[in-house]
Amino acid sequence: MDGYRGFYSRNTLELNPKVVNDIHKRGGTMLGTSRGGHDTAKIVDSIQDRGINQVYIIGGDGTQRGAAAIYEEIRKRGMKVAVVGIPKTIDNDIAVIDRSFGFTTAVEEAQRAISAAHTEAESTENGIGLVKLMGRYSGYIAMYATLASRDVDLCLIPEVPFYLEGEGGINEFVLKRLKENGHMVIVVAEGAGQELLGIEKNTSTRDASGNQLLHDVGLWLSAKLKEHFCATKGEGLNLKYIDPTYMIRAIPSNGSDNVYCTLLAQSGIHGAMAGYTGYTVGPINGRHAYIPIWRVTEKQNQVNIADRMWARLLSSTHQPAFIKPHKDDNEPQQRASD
Ligand SMILES: Nc1ncnc2c1ncn2[C@@H]1O[C@H](COP(=O)(O)OP(=O)(O)O)[C@@H](O)[C@H]1O
Ligand SMILES: O=P(O)(O)OC[C@H]1O[C@](O)(COP(=O)(O)O)[C@@H](O)[C@@H]1O
Repeated sequence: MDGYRGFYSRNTLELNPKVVNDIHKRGGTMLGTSRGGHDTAKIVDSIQDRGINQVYIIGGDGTQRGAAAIYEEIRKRGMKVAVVGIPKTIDNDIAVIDRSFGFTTAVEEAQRAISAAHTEAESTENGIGLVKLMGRYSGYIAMYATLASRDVDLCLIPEVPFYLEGEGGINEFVLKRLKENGHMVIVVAEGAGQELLGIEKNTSTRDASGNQLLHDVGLWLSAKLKEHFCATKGEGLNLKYIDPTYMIRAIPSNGSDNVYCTLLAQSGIHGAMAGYTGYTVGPINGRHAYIPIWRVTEKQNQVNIADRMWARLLSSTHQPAFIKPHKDDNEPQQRASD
């Protein structure tokens, strides 16, 4: 129970069909969760002491890295224990697999927040609905929720650096969109633009798992837009900021994720019973596969902005690409012979 520290604090819960009968109808986790607390030696000691021979580890990319460390230690000690990773995170940032469990549920629920933002925005003059969605390093939820809703005018994700001022910046775009439509909807992933908020990679404070602690980009952006609008137009913006992040993560999974979860569970167990170990289960191009854990931890899944999905998003929102014009772009090109 309660993540990795549960192994050695011996916080256990017996699971049987009666106990798990309707857990798919509940949000959150009946097993509890925690950040940090990974002590490989203590975890493997506990597995050894208790004679456990199959370990199923459920979580995101950090959890999978922890599973890889446990697998290595078990291998070193020559123990006959199967270690299996189950990919669960709403962020969809686990590499190699098609998607992680929880992602489609999050995208679906995010629609409700975006719809609310749209309703609020179109009800007032110069109305902006700003929605923050989860995604520390990956903007998948923001990108898919934007594409699904089609109410969004601007989507900001960690993979795309952006800027506020000047040609092609956010301020210019917002003023233009408000002039054209009278209202707009902005979606921002929590990890977007952190460098503008003073978060420096590798120097900022971290949580117990080693993840960077982020500043609230939604609050920051709200303040910046209001400031700019007031300075330029001399009037206020009707900006409504919605932060549904924990409400989205806490809801029960949708039907598609429920079926997916069953497949992950069955596939995970079949592999262990067949004698495999050190793998994460998940679909690759629709086929359920056993993937060496190290393959899913060697990099993180991020939105590829050269891919067609991001191009689709740009054509749906018409937002700027945030490519700053070069200072000397207007100067005549020097000829090769000069
Ligand atoms: N490189 C690593 N080695 C061992 N354990 C790790 C590693 N990275 C993360 N963990 C552990 O995995 C757990 C979950 O990681 P975290 O980043 O909080 O969440 P997520 O699994 O959603 O990415 C934490 O207990 C953390 O200490
Ligand atoms: O505030 P907490 O509990 O640390 O969670 C916030 C983090 O959870 C995440 O959504 C990841 O959650 P999951 O991996 O559980 O889906 C990150 O995007 C976000 O930064």
